[in-house]
Amino acid sequence: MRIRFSKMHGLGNDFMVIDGVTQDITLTREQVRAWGDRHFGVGFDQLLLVQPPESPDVAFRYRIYNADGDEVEQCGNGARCFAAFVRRQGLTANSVIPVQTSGGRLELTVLADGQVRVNMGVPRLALDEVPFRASAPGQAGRQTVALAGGRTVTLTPVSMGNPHGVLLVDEPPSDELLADLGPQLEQHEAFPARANIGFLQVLDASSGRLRVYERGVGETLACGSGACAALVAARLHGVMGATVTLHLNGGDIGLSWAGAGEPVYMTGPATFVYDGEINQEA
Ligand SMILES: N[C@@H](CCC[C@H](N)C(=O)O)C(=O)O
Repeated sequence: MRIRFSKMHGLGNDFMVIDGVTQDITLTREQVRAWGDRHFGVGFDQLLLVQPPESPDVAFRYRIYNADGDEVEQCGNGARCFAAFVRRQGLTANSVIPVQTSGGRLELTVLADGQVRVNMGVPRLALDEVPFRASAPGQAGRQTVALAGGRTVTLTPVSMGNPHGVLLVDEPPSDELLADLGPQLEQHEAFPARANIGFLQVLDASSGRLRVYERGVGETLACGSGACAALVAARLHGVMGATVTLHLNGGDIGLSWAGAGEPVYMTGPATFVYDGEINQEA
């Protein structure tokens, strides 16, 4: 069987997007890994599978798979691409699209300029909701994690539906820093479900530079949920205002968060690259 898909990206975070509304799709972990391979497959950070809704309060369900084949709860850049995809496919003409992910319900608004604004939901900070296992009592938003060789780092655990650990750094996050701390923290026992690890340099109250080492992928050019988690962490530390622009290696993303109990809003582009077809067995 041939499967139709689109290749898309949100600020360089790239996706294989499959219409599972008009096609009958069953995916295996091996299938996702094979298609995700950048040499032998299509190559992507995440695969997005669009499905019919399971409840009447949403228009679609969309599932997210990391390149390592694991299904995950949330993907901010993917949410924007999902919205652009369902409109391009003619699956909806609406510009406000409620959708269910395993991380919760999202609401997406396609703006006049084609950018997509996403209500990413209310961040969860309770450690058991991230989930994060503290080895020592920490202050709100600041947890110490012990690394090999007796080193420690301080980070902020945040759930945006998926788990994040955010480190505030003084210098532009370097390749060496990402290579050293990214893999260690992504797999650290403090994060029993593993985590996406963000490195945020605050430039001023309304801007910062962010790099994210993603769970199940490695560093990506942009991470939407990671950008939301970074704003939440920065605000908990009192170093950023409510509305910010974060500079990612793939481009800039706009974010706002009014504070505890409020949802985070993210605005950015969704870019179509090409349509393709692939054998189910490939
Ligand atoms: N790139 C994404 C996040 C994708 C999922 C993440 N790697 C996880 O495992 O939680 C985004 O834009 O949010």
